[in-house]
Amino acid sequence: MTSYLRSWLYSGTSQAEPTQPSVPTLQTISPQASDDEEDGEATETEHDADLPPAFPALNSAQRVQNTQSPRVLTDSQLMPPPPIPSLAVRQPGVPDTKGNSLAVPPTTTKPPPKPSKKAGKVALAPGHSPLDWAALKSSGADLRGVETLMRIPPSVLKQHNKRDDAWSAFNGKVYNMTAYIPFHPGGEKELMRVAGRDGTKLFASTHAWVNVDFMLDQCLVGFLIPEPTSS
Ligand code: HEM
Repeated sequence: MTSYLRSWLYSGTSQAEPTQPSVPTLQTISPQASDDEEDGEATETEHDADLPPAFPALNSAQRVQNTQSPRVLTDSQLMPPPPIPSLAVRQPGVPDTKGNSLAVPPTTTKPPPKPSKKAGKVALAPGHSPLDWAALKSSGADLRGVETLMRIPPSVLKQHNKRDDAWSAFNGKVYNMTAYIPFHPGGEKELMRVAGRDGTKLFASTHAWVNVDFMLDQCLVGFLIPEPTSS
């Protein structure tokens, strides 16, 4: 048995190319006990009987691969290290190349803007919120103060310029604003600026987004017409 293996092993290595080891094919070798006895090598067989088989097998692919030395990468072939994150190198108060710094934002160091003298929203009295106005509108209360819609010339409109009788025209429609005055978010004073006259321009320059036709629909009293000529 041993002589058989030895002859097989040596004949295999002598034929193989040392620089290009070919992957050997695996073979199944069945023991032939009767052959050993016939060759007269009984003592040698008894001596090798306790030897474990070679592992990996002598003709295994692992043994062929291990003959090659591992490939070592050069410095230029290695993966470059990641760049240092910019946040880590930033100093408080010192701007980086992009002008970013950890300084306190300039907006917090500026004094707050002075309150504008322009008219703004006013505090409405309790019970005069936009929702309260909506409730009053839909309550069925008479907010017009007139029996029918009328054609209203500027001279007639002019007569309704008091706090308790305030009419104004917006986009050709005349509204009785009296009931709305305490509900106006911009205050009574601002609203009274257009009492008794056409307020279209001032209204549009103040808050063009407000839908006056919806807000005062229950206050409509008529339509603005040109002053009739006396002839
Ligand atoms: C009868 C017609 C008018 C109605 C229905 C009306 C309605 C409103 C509404 C709903 C707001 C709140 C707007 C918002 O929160 O964005 C407002 C604000 C205001 N309104 Fe009028 N308005 C009328 C006429 C006028 C007029 C003629 C003036 C005169 C300048 C005026 C001056 C203002 C001002 C100054 C504010 C506050 C703006 C602000 O700071 O937000 N409004 N009005």
